[in-house]
Amino acid sequence: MEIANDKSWSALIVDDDAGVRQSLRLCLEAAGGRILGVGAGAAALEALERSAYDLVFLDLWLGAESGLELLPQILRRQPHTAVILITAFATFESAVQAIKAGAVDYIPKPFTPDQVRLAAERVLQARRLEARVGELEERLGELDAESFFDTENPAFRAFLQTAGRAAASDAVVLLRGESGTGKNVMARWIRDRSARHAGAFVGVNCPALSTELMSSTLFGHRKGAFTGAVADAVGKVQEAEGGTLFLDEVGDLSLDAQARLLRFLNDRTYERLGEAAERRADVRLIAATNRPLEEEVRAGRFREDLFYRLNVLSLHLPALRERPEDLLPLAGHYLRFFSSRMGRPGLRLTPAAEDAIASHGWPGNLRELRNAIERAAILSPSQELGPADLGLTHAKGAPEAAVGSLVSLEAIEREHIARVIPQAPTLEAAARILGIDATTLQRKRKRYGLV
Ligand SMILES: Nc1ncnc2c1ncn2[C@@H]1O[C@H](COP(=O)(O)OP(=O)(O)OP(=O)(O)O)[C@@H](O)[C@H]1O
Repeated sequence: MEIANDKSWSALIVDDDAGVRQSLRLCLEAAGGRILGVGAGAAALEALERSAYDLVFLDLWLGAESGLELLPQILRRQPHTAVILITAFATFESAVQAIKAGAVDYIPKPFTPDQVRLAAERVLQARRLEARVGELEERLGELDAESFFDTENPAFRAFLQTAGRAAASDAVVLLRGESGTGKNVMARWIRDRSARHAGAFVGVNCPALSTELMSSTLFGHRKGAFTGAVADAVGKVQEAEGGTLFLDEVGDLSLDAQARLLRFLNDRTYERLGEAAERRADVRLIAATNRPLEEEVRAGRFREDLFYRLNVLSLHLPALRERPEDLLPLAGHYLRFFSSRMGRPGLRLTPAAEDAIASHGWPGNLRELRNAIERAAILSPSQELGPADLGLTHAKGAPEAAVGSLVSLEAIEREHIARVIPQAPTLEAAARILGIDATTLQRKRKRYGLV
């Protein structure tokens, strides 16, 4: 059992029967807990004053005392402890009363070791999940802390103003802009400023879905709708009910998914694959693309009617090279962010690094700048980050990265990938030549700003 290896939890046993205390202690110690047993209410409260317990096993009848009366006093001292009642008179009423009074569970007397361990494990498992959720929330907060919207650039300022107005409406928004300009970040920004800010935000990365599974991923399916549909499945549209659905790289949707999306945008109805029943969903759509959708329409890969439906509120994120006045403030922001995250206060850019940042073209946009600063903050042994730490020594007019020259392996990899791609007929073929799979190539292209 999992808790058998977890030495980091503790339980207090409150029972007037020494035999019961002993057998509970044996079960719980075998499961890895640190255990204290007491025989009366006063001793229990004293123990709780002294140290914190994850669990309290509390007898419902402690001789003349009532466990139910003791329960609120326990919770007042340690609101986060989980109380499990032990009762010889396990009636439905006493169980209801116990749960109402704040116990999380109860076990009957006589109990088996498994009943005790299972009750403890349930609580500890829930605790671990709570802790994990807390951690994730903290990381989400960090993501917010990473974002930076201060700008001195007129184009980006105008963009933010329009995005703010778009956020307040419930209309479909199409975010356009080169890879790495922040379309994902802006989709959340819009959601956070919309009436749906407390609702779900469901993101779908369209290129990551296989063509066959695209419609079912978005709209769900019934068991047996196709080979491999072994159970009913809810689609992303339903997951986003009451909230926002974000379709990243909407140009990659299959034609079937495009037809279904168009109908959904027109009347908010859809069907799951393999099901006749019409469903309705209350979902706001934000879509993004870094490709010229007009060309996809001309090539017959993207429906014209869907394009017009999506293009009503189309917002174009400027490339980083079009925001020269924001380069150094952004670099400073990332530097502060990563210095604090890595516990390296006082990291600075040298004047040469600032010049290199200002003169580099940043084809990978914010992603490239962010990654350059993160890498430098991790790797530089010095507090002063120079152009080489940022990988910018060979940026402008300098000799290209060549095998054997004094550059990082990454610089060589970037250069190699950049040269192989135009020579291969397709990206898949380029991936084969490079000996990596297509998804890895996609990731590396993004990372190196080669998209
Ligand atoms: N406003 C911002 N402030 C700070 N960092 C940002 C901001 N916007 C984006 N970034 C950073 O830039 C990187 C790319 O952002 P994002 O994924 O939103 O770009 P994108 O345009 O959606 O890219 P792609 O088209 O490749 O999916 C991320 O690491 C993100 O943290």
